[in-house]
Amino acid sequence: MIEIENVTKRYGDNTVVDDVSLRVEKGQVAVIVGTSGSGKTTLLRMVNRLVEPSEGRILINGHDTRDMPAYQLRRKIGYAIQGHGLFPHRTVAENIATVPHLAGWDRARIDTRVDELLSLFQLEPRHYRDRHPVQLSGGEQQRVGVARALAAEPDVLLMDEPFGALDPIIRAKAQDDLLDIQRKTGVTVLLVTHDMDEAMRLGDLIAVMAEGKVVQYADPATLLVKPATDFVDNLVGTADRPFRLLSLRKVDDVMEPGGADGGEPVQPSTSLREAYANMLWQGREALPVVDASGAAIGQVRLAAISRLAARPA
Ligand SMILES: Nc1ncnc2c1ncn2[C@@H]1O[C@H](COP(=O)(O)OP(=O)(O)OP(=O)(O)O)[C@@H](O)[C@H]1O
Repeated sequence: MIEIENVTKRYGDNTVVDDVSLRVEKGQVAVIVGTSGSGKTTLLRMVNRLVEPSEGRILINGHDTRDMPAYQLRRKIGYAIQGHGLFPHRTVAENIATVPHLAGWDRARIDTRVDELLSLFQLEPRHYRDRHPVQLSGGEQQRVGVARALAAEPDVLLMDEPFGALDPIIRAKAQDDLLDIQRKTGVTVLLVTHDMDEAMRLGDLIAVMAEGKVVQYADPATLLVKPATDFVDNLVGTADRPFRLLSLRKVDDVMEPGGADGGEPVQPSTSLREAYANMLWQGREALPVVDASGAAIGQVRLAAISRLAARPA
C-alpha cells in the first residue's frame, strides 16, 4: 500500500507538486495522467526518494519512507522507466539480478529467480539469459526492464511511461502482460502515462494532474461520466467518451439468451468496444456469443450495447 500525504515539491519559488494526497491499496494499479510538466514524474520519483519531498510524507505498507536510507528503500521498490534503462554491457541475467545481487542473495537463489522471471515474461531462459540488451527487440528489452524491476519481489512497482517507446501492437501486449503479472504477484503499481487509453485500460484508479495538483482521483468510469473539472472532461476526450465507456465493459455484462442470426461470434470476455466495432463492420444488429470451446451460449445485441455507451441519467 502507498499513502502519499500532503506532499509538496518546490524548486526555488516554483511549486511543481502541490499538496498532493493519494492512497493506493495493496494490489491496486493507480495511474497518473496529465499534461506535460504537470508534475507526474516528480510525484512518482518522490515515492522511491529519487526526489525528496519539500513537505508531506509518504508511507509504504504503513512505514514512513524516511525511516530508512534511500538506497535501502529503493531496493524494496521496483522502478521501470521508458527506454528500459538496461545496462548495455551486462547480460539479460545480470541485468535482472541487479537488485538481488545488491541485496546479497546467494547465487542459486538469484539464478532461480532470473529463470522464473524470464519464463513469466515468456522469454525462454536458455535463449535469453546470456544475451546482451542490444541483441533484443524493443519489446523484449521492455519485458526485461520490468522483470528487473520485479526481481527482488517488491511490494510496490513504480513505472514511468514504461510502454512509451513501443509500437501500438506490442504496447497492447505489454499492457496485457503487466495486468497478468500484477494479478499473479499482487504487486501494487503506480504508473505514469500520457496516454488516456492506457490509463483506462490499466488503472483501477486514475489521478489526473494539472499544474502540480491532483484535480481528480477516481476509477475510469467515474472520470468519464462525472469529470470533476472541464480540464478532466477535455482530457478524457468528449468524442471518445462512449467508446471508452464500452471498453471498460465486457460482452458478459449484456449477454442475453438466444442465438443471433449468423455473424462472427464473440466471447464473454470480449470488450463491448470490440463487439460494437465487429457489429458495425459486419452490418449486424446482434452477434452470437460462444465459450472457449466454441459452443454457442447466447447473443449480444447492438441495442443493449448502445444503452451502456450513453451517459447515465
Ligand atoms: N530538478 C529540477 N529542478 C527544477 N525544476 C524541475 C526539476 N525537475 C522537474 N522540474 C520542473 O517540474 C515540473 C514538473 O516536471 P515533471 O517531470 O514532474 O512533469 P511531468 O508531468 O512528468 O512532465 P512530462 O509529462 O513532460 O514528463 C516541470 O516544470 C519541470 O521543469
